[in-house]
Amino acid sequence: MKRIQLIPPKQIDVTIQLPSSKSICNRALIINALAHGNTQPENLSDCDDTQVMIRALTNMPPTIDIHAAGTAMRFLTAYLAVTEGTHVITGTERMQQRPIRILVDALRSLGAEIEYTKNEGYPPLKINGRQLTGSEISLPGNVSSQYISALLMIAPTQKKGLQLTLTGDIISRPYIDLTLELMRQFGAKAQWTDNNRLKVDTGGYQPRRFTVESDWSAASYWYEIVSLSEQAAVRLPRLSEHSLQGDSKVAELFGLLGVSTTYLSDEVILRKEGETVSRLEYDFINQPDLAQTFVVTCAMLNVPFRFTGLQSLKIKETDRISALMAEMKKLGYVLTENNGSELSWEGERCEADTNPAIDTYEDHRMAMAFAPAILRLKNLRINHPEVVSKSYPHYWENLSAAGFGIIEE
Ligand SMILES: O=C(O)C1=C[C@@H](OP(=O)(O)O)[C@@H](O)[C@H](O)C1
Ligand SMILES: C=C(OP(=O)(O)O)C(=O)O
Repeated sequence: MKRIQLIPPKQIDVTIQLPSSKSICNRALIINALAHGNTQPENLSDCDDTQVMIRALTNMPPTIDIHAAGTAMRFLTAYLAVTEGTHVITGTERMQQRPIRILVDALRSLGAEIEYTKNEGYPPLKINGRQLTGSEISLPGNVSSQYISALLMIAPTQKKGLQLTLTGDIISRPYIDLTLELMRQFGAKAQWTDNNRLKVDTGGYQPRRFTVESDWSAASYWYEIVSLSEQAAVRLPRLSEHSLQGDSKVAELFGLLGVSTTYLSDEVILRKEGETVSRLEYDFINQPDLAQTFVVTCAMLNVPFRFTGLQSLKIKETDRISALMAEMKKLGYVLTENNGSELSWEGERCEADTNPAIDTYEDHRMAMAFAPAILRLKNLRINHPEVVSKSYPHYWENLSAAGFGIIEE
């Protein structure tokens, strides 16, 4: 089994080129394809999730394998439903366990032709593309915002546009806002008309030049590193304060954990300064991808926490709630789960493994969130470190540039 051992740096003073945001890349690619743009968006990520999207849209093979990319699976399902031709879309074993029924039902009720080729409710799907006939539907907004983004993005190309009503508590709302904003930047008319209603006018997209900004979710691991260091400065180019990404909230949250953020014209500087709160409570409903970063950081800082709004974590790359509980236990921390939507830690400890090896469950964020813990531990190993390629292929090289030792076992 591939595994690495980590050694902490003595001090950190480094500039890191983060990957560009896969959420923005994958939206820009779909919208650009629908706009019949003849140039690609610029600064596309070389991460797996974006590369599968580029390959699918460039080659459009009869069977499209999007590996582990949730956005690619959901966005391409809608795209293929309105694009001429018959395609099968599939992914990894885990992708075949991530639900897609809500999106398929919504597309079918708008007139799309989609069949399940294996298990009802899950990929793979066989899709026969056509113009949609319907334009008004209601669907749950409390399972994955990616279904909603997928529907919104195809809507300007359909004769009647689209009106959506979302039921239940809406999760990951900033990702819906990101979709609407990018659609508007490509000339579409798309907006919220109420707290739970969305409207997109027909009229297509206008192609334009577009450059993707760096990934704020990836920045969270550098915030974690600074927070767990005695002294550190990290410069992150191509990030801005007024980002479209909801995960830019990480800057404010880490302000509570001893990290300051300085915004320059096209980069941010993180420094270790300021106090750490004695307890942290936060609702991650709008930033689910940050949950792992904060669980590991708070435990390592000995800051008890209660994190809510985690209901979507069970259907991500792995069941992140169980994975966090199991791996934190190896480090000697006993977390409590409540309702499948909350994780808390009130200081309860158990005996830690003497030489802990963190399992990563094919989840990039398990590897990236746990690695910085070496700054507070005697030793730490990460199993299957290659999982980071899903969103941040150069993570280990970047850690090494910051002075971390990375020994392959
Ligand atoms: O639209 C997007 O780009 C994403 C939406 C979120 O998923 P959910 O809406 O399923 O929570 C997030 O977790 C994922 O990493 C990216
Ligand atoms: C949940 C994630 O990705 P996706 O759902 O797009 O596979 C993630 O990157 O944390």
